[in-house]
This record gives sequence, structure tokens and C-alpha cells, in this order.
Amino acid sequence: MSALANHAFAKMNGIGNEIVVVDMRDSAGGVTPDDARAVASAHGGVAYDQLMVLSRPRFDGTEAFISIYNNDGSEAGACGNGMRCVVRRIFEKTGQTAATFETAAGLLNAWQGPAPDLYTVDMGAPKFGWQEIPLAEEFRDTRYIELQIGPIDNPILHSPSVVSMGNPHAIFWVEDVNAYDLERFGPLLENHPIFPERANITLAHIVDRDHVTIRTWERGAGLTRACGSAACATAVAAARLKRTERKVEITLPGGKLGIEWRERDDHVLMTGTATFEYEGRFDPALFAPAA
Ligand SMILES: N[C@@H](CCC[C@H](N)C(=O)O)C(=O)O
Repeated sequence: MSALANHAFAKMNGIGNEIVVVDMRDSAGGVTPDDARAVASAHGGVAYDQLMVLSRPRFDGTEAFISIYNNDGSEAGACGNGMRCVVRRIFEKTGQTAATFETAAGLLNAWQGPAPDLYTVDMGAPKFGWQEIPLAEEFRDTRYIELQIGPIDNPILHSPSVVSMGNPHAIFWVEDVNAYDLERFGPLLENHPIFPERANITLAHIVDRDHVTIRTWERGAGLTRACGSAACATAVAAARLKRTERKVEITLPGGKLGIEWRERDDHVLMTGTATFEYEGRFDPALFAPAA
């Protein structure tokens, strides 16, 4: 039987990014990709974009090791909105205002502020090398890569910027983020052979030097109301192209995030709210083997 059977969870969201937080620091056993898919089941499950599973910390000074599952059962190295949800949950229980966590992408710091209802996550430094993102072939300049969909002489979307924020992102620069059928193009681009580990696909419109609007198709989760790491990736990619400042406000379908690509250490700071919805326990029937 799965370690998640009857286990407590919290349903939260990070400006509309659907998040389930499970604290397994006192539990034996772990979570498998099958468990993660079962939780997302339409029959008695909890609809989510990411499942954040907290396990016992592996290093002194860290609060937990966090595994991040997409609803298709795949694992992600980073989830900005999910981290704010975890942070809020822990801080409300312990009274802490700052903490360090470990994910597959490394250590990250988070704190409450700059206002009481806001949480800031240090998402680390972006990576731009084609092997780091990763891409399937060499591109010396990842500010724009050769990739397009639609007719060769009149592409619908083309020349994205690519960046890793602990997970792979492609950002297509457009005039109107709502003018494209992202549910149709998202899966094609997510699974394009140029992305050996698939990619999160974002449409971004630069409003001015301080404001950008985005919509994202998430790798392993689909269309979302918000993707924090995509907001970070977009801010970095826009600043790299010298089209925005290093500190911008990103508008997503679910709300706004403040992103700062800090000069002194190259780290990207993401600030936004986190919303608690309800608590529950997973129905053991979700994890029963198929008859
Ligand atoms: N919603 C997240 C990103 C989730 C991970 C992504 N789907 C992946 O597999 O890379 C965020 O807020 O950053």
C-alpha cells in the first residue's frame, strides 16, 4: 500500500498554480510516480499541477528535502509557486520567518516578506548553456534559438529564448499572449526533439521595461494559471535581451509576481502570495492496485 494512503495533505495554490503539500518528514516510505498520478485521479483524487512532498532533511540547517511531482508523475527540479505554499505552511505552524530547503536542483532559501502576506524564494542562478538546459544540439547563443512551428515561411511561433531555472524553459516573444492556442501548441513544443527532457513553454509579451505578461504550458502538467519558474525564466531572458530592467513585475493569468535578477550574485528572487484552501487525507482506494 502507498505511503500516501490516509496521509494528510494541504491543498493550496500559488496565484492559481494548483499545489498539494504533503509533509512526510515523520513518515516511513516515499512517493512514487504512480502515487503522484493516483493523487491526480479524476475519481476521488485532488486536481493539482504540482505535488510537493517534504521528506526528512539530508543536511543540517535545512528544513526538508522536497520532491516535486507534476500531475503526470514526472519529477521537476524547481517549482516557485509550490515553494511559496510550502513556506507559508511551515512558517504558519512554526512561527519561522526564514528557512532553507533542498530540492533536486539544490539548496534554496525562502523568507516571509517584504509584506506579511508575501513570500520570497531565492530560485538560484539561471543557466544558459545548451547542455545545461538541456538542448539536443549545440546553440552558442541561447537568447534566441532556431525553433518554429507553422509554415516555414510564415511561422506561428518562432525563435524562443531558452533558459534553465532548475527546469527547462522556452519563452516565445509575442504581442498578445491570448492570441495563440496554447493547449494545441504547448504539447507539440513541450515534446519537441530539441528538448531531450521536454520543456515548459511560455508566451511572453513585454509591456514596458518593468512589466511583462505571460501564459505557460507546463511540462508534465499542462495549461496553468501560474508558473513561478517560468516567470523567473522570462524575467531573466527579457533582461538578457536588454528589453527590460532586472527587476520586473510579471502578470500571469492567476495574478502577479515580483521577480528580481540580483546583480551581486546572479540569483533570481521571486515574490508573491500563497493561498491555503483546505486540508484532507488521501483516500486509500486511490492507491489500490487495479483489479
Ligand atoms: N509550477 C512550477 C513549475 C513546475 C515544474 C514544471 N512543470 C517542470 O516540470 O519543470 C513553478 O511555479 O515554478
